[in-house]
Amino acid sequence: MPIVKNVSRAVNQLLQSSGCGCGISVVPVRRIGISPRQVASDASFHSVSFSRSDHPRVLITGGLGQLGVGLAKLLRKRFGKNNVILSDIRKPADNVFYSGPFIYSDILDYKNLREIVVNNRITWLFHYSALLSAVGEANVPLARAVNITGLHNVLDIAAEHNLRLFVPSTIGAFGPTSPRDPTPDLCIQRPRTIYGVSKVHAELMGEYYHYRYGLDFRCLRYPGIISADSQPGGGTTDYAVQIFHDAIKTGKFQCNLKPDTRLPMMYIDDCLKATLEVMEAPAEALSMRTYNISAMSFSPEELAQEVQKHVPELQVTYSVDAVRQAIADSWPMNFDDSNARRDWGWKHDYDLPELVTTMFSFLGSDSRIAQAS
Ligand SMILES: NC(=O)C1=CN([C@@H]2O[C@H](COP(=O)(O)OP(=O)(O)OC[C@H]3O[C@@H](n4cnc5c(N)ncnc54)[C@H](O)[C@@H]3O)[C@@H](O)[C@H]2O)C=CC1
Ligand SMILES: CC(=O)[C@H](N)C(=O)O
Repeated sequence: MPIVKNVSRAVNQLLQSSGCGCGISVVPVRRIGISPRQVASDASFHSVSFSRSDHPRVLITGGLGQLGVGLAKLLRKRFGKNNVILSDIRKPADNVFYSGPFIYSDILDYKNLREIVVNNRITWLFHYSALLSAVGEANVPLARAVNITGLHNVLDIAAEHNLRLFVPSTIGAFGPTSPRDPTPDLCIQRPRTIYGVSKVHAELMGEYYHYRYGLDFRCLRYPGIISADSQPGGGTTDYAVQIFHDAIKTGKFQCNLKPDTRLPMMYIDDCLKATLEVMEAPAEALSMRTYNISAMSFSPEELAQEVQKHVPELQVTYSVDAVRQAIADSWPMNFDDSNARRDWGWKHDYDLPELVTTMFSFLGSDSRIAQAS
């Protein structure tokens, strides 16, 4: 737990950072010098050698999921292959292992994570490890551990080592009492999943560490992300990826959400572009530390219609999964991302037709389309 050495100074800083205008003198938060946690390091670790440059040295946790490999690819192009380390508790596929540095890291192992950060002189951390909404409901204790305890480890290490920290949040951080169409950045957040609760916790803890310890915390609330070359990890929006695979493989798709369930969605390239942009944005441009980002919003029937333009014989049936449907019914239908657009120039590239065309060109649907015509 953080050790507060000087309570009155801390209170002054908090009051000042909340803009109370009380006329209290300010001590720069970054100079407090409080380490949120102190743990002696005793394990040996062979560090990955980095090229010497001004580039950030990056660690991605949970990097073998749907988003991490693509993020590593983008960051390696920008900062150099050896400046970006992917980590996870899973075994990487050959192509991932040989594409750049990979390290085993369980975010629940605080000392190991800290050693990786220290030995590799990490300066930016992208914290992707998580259990998503549907798998989280199926294993609440594990979701609580990974999404909340793991986040605490990451926050403390990031604050202690002065890292720039990116933690993704989600449309799932809102709940049935939030305005759903559209959902603004700042509104009531009472999610009803452990995933959502843990993400609201992450947003609040990250912002608290920012104001209290000067942690350079940056957070985007992602919509459901759609990708061709990586599989989703057990979320409510997974249907919007599966439909493409099933359309090509079998020409039949059984959707686990009702046809009119509208949710915000985004193509992975837009998601990763936004992530890099917000990390590179000058701190002065950020009027907030947690932003909604948005690209499109559609329902299963609207997606199916667009997919059928490419695979006309696709048959879609509906077999509703009660857990996923209840989750989706509590989430935003449209996301208001005007603050991201104003503050750091966020702009998406992919709407629904471009998304569908791009997915099929990646997945090589030509044979199916040819068969159909
Ligand atoms: N994919 C999506 O549609 C969205 C994703 N996000 C967020 O983006 C981040 C990345 O998402 P995805 O790649 O889709 O997730 P994913 O579920 O595909 O991957 C998560 C990764 O975390 C790893 N992991 C689990 N326990 C771990 C532990 N103890 N230590 C280290 N790693 C562990 C898993 O092995 C997995 O590779 C997550 O934080 C997620 O909440 C937010 C909104 C939408
Ligand atoms: C929107 C998300 O956070 C994720 N894809 C999920 O459905 O759980």
